[in-house]
Amino acid sequence: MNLEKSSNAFIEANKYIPGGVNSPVRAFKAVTIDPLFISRGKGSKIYDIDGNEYVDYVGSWGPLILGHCHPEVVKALKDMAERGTSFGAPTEIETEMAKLICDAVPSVEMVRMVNSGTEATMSALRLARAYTGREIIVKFIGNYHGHSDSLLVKAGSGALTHGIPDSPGVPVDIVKNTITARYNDIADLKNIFDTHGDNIAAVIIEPVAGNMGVVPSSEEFMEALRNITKEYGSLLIMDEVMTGFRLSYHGAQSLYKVDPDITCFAKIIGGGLPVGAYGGKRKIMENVSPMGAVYQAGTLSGNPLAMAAGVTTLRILKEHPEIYQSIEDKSRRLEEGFRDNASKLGIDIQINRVGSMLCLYFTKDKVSDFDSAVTSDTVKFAKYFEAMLKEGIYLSPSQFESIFISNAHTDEDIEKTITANYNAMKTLL
Ligand SMILES: Cc1ncc(COP(=O)(O)O)c(C=O)c1O
Ligand SMILES: NCC(=O)CCC(=O)O
Repeated sequence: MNLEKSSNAFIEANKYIPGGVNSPVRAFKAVTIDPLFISRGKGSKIYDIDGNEYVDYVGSWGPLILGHCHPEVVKALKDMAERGTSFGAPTEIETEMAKLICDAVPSVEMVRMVNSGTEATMSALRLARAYTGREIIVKFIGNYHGHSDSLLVKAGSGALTHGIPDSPGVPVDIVKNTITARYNDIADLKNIFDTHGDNIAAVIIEPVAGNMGVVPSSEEFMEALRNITKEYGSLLIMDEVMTGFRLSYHGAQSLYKVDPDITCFAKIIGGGLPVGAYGGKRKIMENVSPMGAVYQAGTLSGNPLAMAAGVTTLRILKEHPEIYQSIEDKSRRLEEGFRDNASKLGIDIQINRVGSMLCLYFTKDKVSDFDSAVTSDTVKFAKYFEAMLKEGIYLSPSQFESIFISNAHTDEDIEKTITANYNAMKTLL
């Protein structure tokens, strides 16, 4: 595999961009090779600037549930670009987007568009604090909600991969109001509420955590969380940035049958363009400016291009509910194939999978929280990642990320991936 052009491009990028990338996880720091520079994508495939083809399981870290360059998404973007790219004034397509989200997710009665998942969760916290008149936020260890100050505490994703759980530059005065709790641990949650309950504005959770690999919350845990937040008058913020419109058209909250106060979205609702959103109960959302006093704004929020890609993606998902069964089937086939391979080769692995989110850990321990996730052998993962790449399979370049199956993955891609997985795991023996 020739990666010369990518390596040179990385050297050049490093001269002008910190670490050569515009988001740390792209730098491949947890694996042994330089990042690939991508020139284009189509369907389930991406192509690097050296001309190599890969089956892509990153999908831009989740948004591309329909694959790269879906013809209807591309057409919607072209049509909108002809009319203008940004007005800083209301457009009808923003209402269409808001209606699609509110119709799909019953707990969301009003929604505000922003530009990223980070903005969505950051704004949701401000709203929760204003609404309750309280300051403390509870987050779970290993959950990642973007890089805002209050939430960059014991976070997953790149913050975990790069070994920087708490970033310098985050004021102590701000994070003193963030309490971290153990995921899937009801007793820990109860203890925290016993001590701080009356001052807790909100608990924020990834219902299926996708930033320490893939770790679903248990149904009992989710139920306990909803009950205790209600009991103490704290809000429940569901971070569905990754799970929203992926695990179901109605969100992970529909699978858990839980009714959160605020939900955060991003990724899929932007169809591959920069978007985020936060929404929830009308009585809460009415506090957002200019209706209420909680200030939050954005020059490019509700951007027409982003709305065009997002609305088209959501419409396709709504009109074709069979997509969810199809990605579930492909994902299950991958899981079964990987398990068969590991047992044939006698390698200890754990696979956590919910719908089209999947993670293979190199550990014999069941993975149900942060502590068990980090038992995985990351040196093995790095070797596995490189071997898969040589087989033409592009995975998330870290043990602590999900892979994403899209509707563009073909049966042939899945079979190729299972064979590649066998060959790659064999190199670990
Ligand atoms: C669950 C979750 N919340 C929030 C974010 C932050 O979103 P963004 O990267 O768009 O700021 C991410 C991913 O980045 C995420 O996976
Ligand atoms: N799980 C990680 C992400 O979803 C975010 C990607 C990024 O930070 O670039």
